[in-house]
Amino acid sequence: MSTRPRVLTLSCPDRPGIVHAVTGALVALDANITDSQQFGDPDTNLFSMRVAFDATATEEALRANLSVVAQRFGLEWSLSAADVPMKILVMCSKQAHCLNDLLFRHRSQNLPVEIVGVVSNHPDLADLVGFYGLDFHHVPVAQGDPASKAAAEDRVRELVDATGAELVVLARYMQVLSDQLCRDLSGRAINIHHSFLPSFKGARPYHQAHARGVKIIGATAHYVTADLDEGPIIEQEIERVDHRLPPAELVRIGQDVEARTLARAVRWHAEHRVLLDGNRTVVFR
Ligand SMILES: Nc1nc2c(c(=O)[nH]1)N[C@@H](CN(C=O)c1ccc(C(=O)N[C@@H](CCC(=O)O)C(=O)O)cc1)CN2
Repeated sequence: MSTRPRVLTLSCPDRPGIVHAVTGALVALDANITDSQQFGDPDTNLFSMRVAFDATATEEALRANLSVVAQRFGLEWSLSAADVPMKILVMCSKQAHCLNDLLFRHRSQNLPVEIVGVVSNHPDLADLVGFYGLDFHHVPVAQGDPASKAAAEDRVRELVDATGAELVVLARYMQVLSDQLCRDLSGRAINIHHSFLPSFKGARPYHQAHARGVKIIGATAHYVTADLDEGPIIEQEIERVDHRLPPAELVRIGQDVEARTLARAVRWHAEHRVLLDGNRTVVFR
């Protein structure tokens, strides 16, 4: 029977013996642990762990062993095959830089994902997606029309179900998702905000940054929650700027920062390296 690479992630109230029990359950099935990281949060008393391992044992046998440990320690846990790319649905509006970066990395097999479709509230990026041979779905949202927004979000739910998307990536999608859609996609929707949060939330962050005269700009990838730009942060990146740069130059410099920050966050999520800890994340890089 061939060996398969797998990843186990778990969290539970912290106490002695968790690592011993988890690794024991794996080793009992001759699993070979290739990477193991854990963290006990002293503030929340939440213990988080990620174990990468190779095993010939079946998923069923692994789940049977791990279920015993899960029962004993009250684990929230997830077992994933590490050799299967994660299905992602990308959402965008008119700006192409983050979408194009993901499409190129996907085409180059430089991201452990399968892009199962691209959704946009504008038709502008259809040709770019067509160039990469992927499905483009134009889902317009009429400004100030709640019925149009509700219909658009129902279409997004249909596409998530139809494509089997495991993650939704907001690659400069410029519509605020409803509370219900945020709940439906909780922990599986990542947004790129074009500022170094918590600075400059909301619209036009580069103009806000210019007006404030900052010397550093950045980008933040976070999980999407109903509270705009408040979701758990996965990754952030920065770039130095100075007084000579007008807002348009900050926008240009920021595009590269946004693209690489989002791609890194998507990679870490797809490799099951990001665990939630309240409104924060634990990232096992
Ligand atoms: N529920 C959430 N939805 C979205 C989030 C989020 O954090 N929670 N992030 C945004 C992205 N974003 C900033 O990163 C952002 C996008 C859009 C707006 C906004 O005010 N949009 C206007 C319409 C603008 C337009 O049509 O061009 C609006 O929706 O009325 C603010 C922040 C993605 N969604």
